[in-house]
Amino acid sequence: MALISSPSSNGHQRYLSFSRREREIALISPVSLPWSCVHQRYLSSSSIRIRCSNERQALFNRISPVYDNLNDLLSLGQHRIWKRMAVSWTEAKKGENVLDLCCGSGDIAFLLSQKVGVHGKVTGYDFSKDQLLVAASRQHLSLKACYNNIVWIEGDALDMPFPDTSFDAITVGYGLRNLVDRPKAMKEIFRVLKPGSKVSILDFNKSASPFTTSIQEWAIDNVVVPVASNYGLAKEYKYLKSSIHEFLTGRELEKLALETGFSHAKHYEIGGGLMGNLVATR
Ligand SMILES: C/C(=C\Cc1cc(O)c2ccccc2c1O)CCC[C@H](C)CCC[C@H](C)CCCC(C)C
Ligand SMILES: C[S@@+](CC[C@H](N)C(=O)[O-])C[C@H]1O[C@@H](n2cnc3c(N)ncnc32)[C@H](O)[C@@H]1O
Repeated sequence: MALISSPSSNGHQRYLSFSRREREIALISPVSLPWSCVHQRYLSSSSIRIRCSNERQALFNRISPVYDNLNDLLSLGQHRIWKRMAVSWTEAKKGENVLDLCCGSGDIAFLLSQKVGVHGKVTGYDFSKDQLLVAASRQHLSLKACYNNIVWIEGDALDMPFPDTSFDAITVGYGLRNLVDRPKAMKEIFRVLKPGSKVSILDFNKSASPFTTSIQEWAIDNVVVPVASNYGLAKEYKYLKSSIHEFLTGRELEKLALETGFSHAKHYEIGGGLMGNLVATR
């Protein structure tokens, strides 16, 4: 198993892929990618909110040591059910070639690995090296033979190093909301997805219900952030609330998918409306 940086320059994208049999963590010397940095600083009542991919990259590097444990604790393990639902909606099959975009520590990539089996291939793709190192070490420590079908590649979701129509299915778990240019991300997803195949995009739900929104915000303010502050990560988890506020509703996500060129798009509210999953077919 290998961790690979994807040097990319416009028009001449290439990436290296190691043999899937390798189990050691191989870190190719990274080429600094030209991260787009949409730098808008503005003061809110409680914090400075910064929208910049470089700073989001740093945020996910910082939280990587505790990310998995806090997800389990703060969702009482429910996030694992939501991720299984997201993978199920891809309709990925044995032997297929699938992408977990914004894979982080690999939760969904590992689920996809079991779905496509030893003859399939899973690409876990993320721009956080520290998240990918957690994913690769989890793979290394696991005894599941199918996990040999996963390769981890470092790169920007807005400029992926994969040829057109590469993948039979794509998952994006809690990634789209964190991307600074969502239309561009959807165009990239459309480009690398095979015709007739599905992308399954799991994230927090920007609910139309004031009641659901108040529950979501209360939980973040009064449980999530205080727990995160014990790890010195209050600012990082405070970002959750503003990012959900600035996200798209289910209807808006369906509209974005159809405008991108997807033939069908449907957003499902799950977790009592706290979470949502968009399923779009190319
Ligand atoms: C897996 C989950 C969130 C992943 C995640 C996504 C982000 O964009 C982040 C940004 C910054 C820091 C952390 C994250 C991040 O962890 C969802 C579950 C974990 C949540 C942290 C907890 C959410 C609590 C719900 C609002 C209420 C749950 C009620 C009930 C226990 C199900
Ligand atoms: C909340 S984590 C989700 C991780 C995993 N999918 C899960 O469900 O737990 C969001 C991930 O998106 C990645 N990410 C954010 N912006 C990105 C970008 N422009 N390109 C690649 N990865 C990005 C972050 O590094 C982080 O690992």
